[in-house]
Amino acid sequence: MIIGVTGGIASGKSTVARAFAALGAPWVDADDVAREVVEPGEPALEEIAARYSRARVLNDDGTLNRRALREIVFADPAERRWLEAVTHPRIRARLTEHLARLQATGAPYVLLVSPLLFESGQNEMTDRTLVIDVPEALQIERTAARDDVDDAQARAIVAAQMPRAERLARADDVLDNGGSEALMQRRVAELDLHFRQLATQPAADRITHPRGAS
Ligand SMILES: CC(C)(COP(=O)(O)OP(=O)(O)OC[C@H]1O[C@@H](n2cnc3c(N)ncnc32)[C@H](O)[C@@H]1O)[C@@H](O)C(=O)NCCC(=O)NCCS
Ligand SMILES: Nc1ncnc2c1ncn2[C@@H]1O[C@H](COP(=O)(O)OP(=O)(O)OP(=O)(O)O)[C@@H](O)[C@H]1O
Repeated sequence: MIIGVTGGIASGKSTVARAFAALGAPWVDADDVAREVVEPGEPALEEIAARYSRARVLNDDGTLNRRALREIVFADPAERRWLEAVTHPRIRARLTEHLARLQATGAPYVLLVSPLLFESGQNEMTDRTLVIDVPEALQIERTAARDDVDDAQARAIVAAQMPRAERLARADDVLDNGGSEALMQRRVAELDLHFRQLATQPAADRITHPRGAS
């Protein structure tokens, strides 16, 4: 059983995934895979360098200047869509490979953690979805505290993602991460039992949103 875990920037997906991993659930993070597809030598990096010029978006050692590209794509939705068209098909193909490897471990369920699970259609690869929910103000506060981004850029990133209400409407399960980490861990333990129980049932009974449905 594949559980898609999503939520906006700094909602706590990685923190929640680590809590599931401590209980035995393996996971793959789409943000990590997004980094793999733009490593030096990858065709996506060549396409990015050709569009914006090497001097503008590559570091001296040939790696992607992530900050420069972030500033370009969150200032202009057309550029963001271009970058997504270049990267998302490649991210998806690699996620499929990673998930197959995780499932081969025999774990009762595995996690696909992705900020753009619904936006990019990656939910089609999952059996159920879990949304990590926090108020927008807290997302912006946690983004600014963690990353080297200012308040305006944090807001631009939130605006480029699915609105909170829409994401919640599409969730099979929700984890409210507006409280302490201890509360989050308690909720993860409950969900772990729920997923383990669902994994013992016939596939048709445990899938709320069948693969392929939007
Ligand atoms: C623009 C890039 C270079 C910025 O890199 P940076 O190191 O600053 O951020 P990082 O990759 O760690 O992403 C941080 C967060 O930004 C948000 N984010 C990233 N890409 C997008 C996007 N296309 N749309 C909306 N939000 C996004 C996510 O919440 C993500 O967790 C990078 O995010 C990127 O290559 N994005 C395109 C690929 C993509 O869509 N990745 C998301 C996972 S599928
Ligand atoms: N319940 C919580 N209480 C306090 N801080 C938290 C809680 N959950 C997460 N955080 C903190 O919020 C920040 C964002 O969490 P995390 O990195 O897990 O989010 P994310 O959704 O994976 O982010 P992104 O997708 O943007 O990389 C981190 O600094 C983390 O330590």
